[in-house]
Amino acid sequence: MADTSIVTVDLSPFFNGDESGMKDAKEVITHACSDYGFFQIVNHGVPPSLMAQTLDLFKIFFELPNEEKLKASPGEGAPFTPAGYTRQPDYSFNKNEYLTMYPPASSFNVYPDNPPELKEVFEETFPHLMKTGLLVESILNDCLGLPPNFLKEFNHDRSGDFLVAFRYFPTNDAGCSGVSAHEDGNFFTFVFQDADGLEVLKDGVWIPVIPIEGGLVVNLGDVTQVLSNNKFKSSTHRVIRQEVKSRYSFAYFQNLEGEKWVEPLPKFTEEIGEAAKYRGFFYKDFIAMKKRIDTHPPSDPKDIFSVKHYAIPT
Ligand SMILES: O=C(O)CCC(=O)C(=O)O
Ligand SMILES: [Fe+2]
Repeated sequence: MADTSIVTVDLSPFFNGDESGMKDAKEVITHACSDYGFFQIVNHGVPPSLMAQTLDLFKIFFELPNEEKLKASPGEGAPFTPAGYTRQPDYSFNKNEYLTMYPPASSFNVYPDNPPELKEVFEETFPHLMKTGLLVESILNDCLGLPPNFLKEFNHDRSGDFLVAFRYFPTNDAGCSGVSAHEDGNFFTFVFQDADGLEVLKDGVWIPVIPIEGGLVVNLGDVTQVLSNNKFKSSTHRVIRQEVKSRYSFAYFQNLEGEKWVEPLPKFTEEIGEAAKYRGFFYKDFIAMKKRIDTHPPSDPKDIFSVKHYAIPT
């Protein structure tokens, strides 16, 4: 049987200037992005001990009594998604709670008072994730054959990036959803996980994304898929809850500025004689539709808003 597991790529060549190592890594990443839209990275620049410490502090926070967690309820003013602590409403099919934090300087961040080290450790971790995000962005830029720094210039505003810490509640029904099948709407996402549960859909089969020591999962979002006119995939994925114990993870979302217009780039359409597979849209409008799930959850996961809304039938 073909090996369908998600590949792991060592990014150390990008730190030590090993040209042939960089070339090999880009080749593997190009295949992973075309086939799965998912890969894992190690030696990526974010210290593994810091990631583990950050996750441990989120665990401590989520285990606090509800009234304590609710003190970090969202305030006003954040773009895309409110900053602070939110628990999914009981009627949601997604059984999780989460804490959202924008870059450390953001005025609308709402930090829990407990555990007291959480803010400081988050402030140390976030810039590492952002830096590795810029590295992955530049690698994707090269893998797509775009002019140097194209994505960096296109997506120059880092103020809307955020980190979300998740707790998925335990279940006795192994099939129960933590996050139902969805695609991420952003540029790309890093996930730090220390337990099974994340799965990616490939040719109708759910493939587990197994946690690896010190690794980060990279999954491409809809913006990358649309810009590349489907050359790179934004794969459907989900989180299955664990029996008996909670699952914890955190994810860094590299987003796009809301006013940006997103449409397939000429390099993947007119320049190669291919029709655009999507109509263009403003990023903020797309995200607003996707976020309606939080305030107006559809009764059936099949009704979740997706980028297919903008697809041009062939
Ligand atoms: O928690 C995870 O492992 C993934 C979460 C996820 O897919 C998301 O928030 O978009
Ligand atoms: Fe996701």
